[in-house]
This record gives sequence, structure tokens and C-alpha cells, in this order.
Amino acid sequence: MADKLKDAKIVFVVGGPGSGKGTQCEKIVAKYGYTHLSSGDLLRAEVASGSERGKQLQAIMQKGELVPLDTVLDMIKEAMIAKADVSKGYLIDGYPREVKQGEEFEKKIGAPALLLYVDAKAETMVKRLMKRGETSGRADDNEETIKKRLDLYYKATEPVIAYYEKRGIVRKINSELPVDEVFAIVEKAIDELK
Ligand SMILES: Nc1ncnc2c1ncn2[C@@H]1O[C@H](COP(=O)(O)OP(=O)(O)O)[C@@H](O)[C@H]1O
Ligand SMILES: Nc1ncnc2c1ncn2[C@H]1C[C@H](O)[C@@H](COP(=O)(O)OP(=O)(O)O)O1
Ligand SMILES: [Mg+2]
Repeated sequence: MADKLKDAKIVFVVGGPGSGKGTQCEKIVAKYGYTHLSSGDLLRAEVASGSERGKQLQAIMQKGELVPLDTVLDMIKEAMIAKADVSKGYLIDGYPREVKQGEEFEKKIGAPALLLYVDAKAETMVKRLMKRGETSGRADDNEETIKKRLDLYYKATEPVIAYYEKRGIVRKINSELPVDEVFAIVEKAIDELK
């Protein structure tokens, strides 16, 4: 375990592609000053750097598949340590995407205090992603890749929610509602933490 992070307040933000994780995390940052680390954003930054590793990552993400666990966990850990002296808490957005990722995170970093389960219907997620795709420039916001990401979400990521439900740290957030109404539910869950 990283010593600098042993008392860190950690919130996992889990939900399907396009469910609204990033949108809610932005609002949490604005109100609570937490550090927002999106695994997808960290990976896209590596791609943008033009490195050899970035090229390999880009190919995986374009197919809607998961990148290797060690790569993403190392990136998150490094980013957490960089903020350890100033962070009030961490929003880990888009991770864990499979149970194994959760287990490894806890071994190498620490345990989450809360899991925000951002829930929306498949139909809603597809609609939002197609719309986001008009402007996002993301290689994975296209119909074919969206379908693969959704399938993988239901297969690999939903079990993560069941895993943490047993520990009583999951708060389900109805993300079908308008953004501010979703955030009202999110606020209650974060306030319970204090
Ligand atoms: N509650 C909501 N109602 C309507 N649209 C939303 C809502 N939450 C997010 N969106 C829109 O859906 C898209 C995906 O949201 P985003 O936060 O990027 O999701 P994720 O990070 O889970 O993939 C964005 O274009 C966002 O503006
Ligand atoms: N924890 C993780 N493990 C493996 N691959 C990940 C990952 N987080 C992100 N990726 C890769 C695969 C995803 O399809 C892609 C985009 O992730 P994302 O930006 O979190 O998507 P979204 O916010 O739409 O859910 O990056
Ligand atoms: Mg996102």
C-alpha cells in the first residue's frame, strides 16, 4: 500500500458508458473540492502524448476493449500520489471495470469508502453517447464501439457493483433524471461520508 495514501478518502464512480459519471464528477469537484481521476481521461492523455504505449492503448480503446489492468492502475496510483498532500478525497471514475481491478486497487492503494453507481438504461446511454460523439472527437463514440462497450459493461463491470454491495458501500444514483436532480442524490451520498 502506498503510505502517502493510507488515510485517503476514496470514492469509486461506476456506471455504463455515457451514464453520466464524468458529468457528476465535475459537479462534485466544484462543490467538495475532491480530486477527479478518470481512468479514460488518463488513458486518452497518454494517447495524446503520441508515445508508443499510447498507440497501443488507442487501438484497444477504439475496439471498446479494456486496456491491461497494470497500465491503468499504475496511472491512477501515480496521479493519486501527485495530489496526496492537497487532496480532500478522490473520485476514481471509470474504475474498477472488473472485480479483479477492484481487488488489485485495494492491495496496492486502499479501500473505497463509497461506490457511486451511476445508473441509466442502455437505450439512454446509447442516445447520449451518439450525441456526445457529434462533438467529442472520441474514437470510441461510434455506434459499433458503443455496442461493444455496453456489452462489456454488463458482462464485466456490473459484477463489480454486486461485489461492493455486500460491503454496504454502494449508493445507486438514478441518472435518468436531469443533471441537477441527479446531483441532488449524489450530494446526499457524499454528505453521508463526513
Ligand atoms: N442526467 C443527464 N441527463 C441528460 N444528459 C446527461 C445526463 N448526464 C450526462 N448527460 C450527457 O450524456 C453524455 C455522457 O455523459 P458523461 O458524463 O460523459 O458520461 P460517462 O463519463 O459516464 O461516459 C454527455 O454528453 C452528457 O452531457
Ligand atoms: N479501468 C479501466 N480498465 C481498462 N480499460 C479502461 C479503464 N478505464 C477506461 N478504459 C479504456 C476502455 C474504455 O472503453 C475507454 C474509455 O473509457 P471512459 O472514458 O471511462 O469511458 P466512459 O466515460 O464513456 O465510460 O478507456
Ligand atoms: Mg467519462
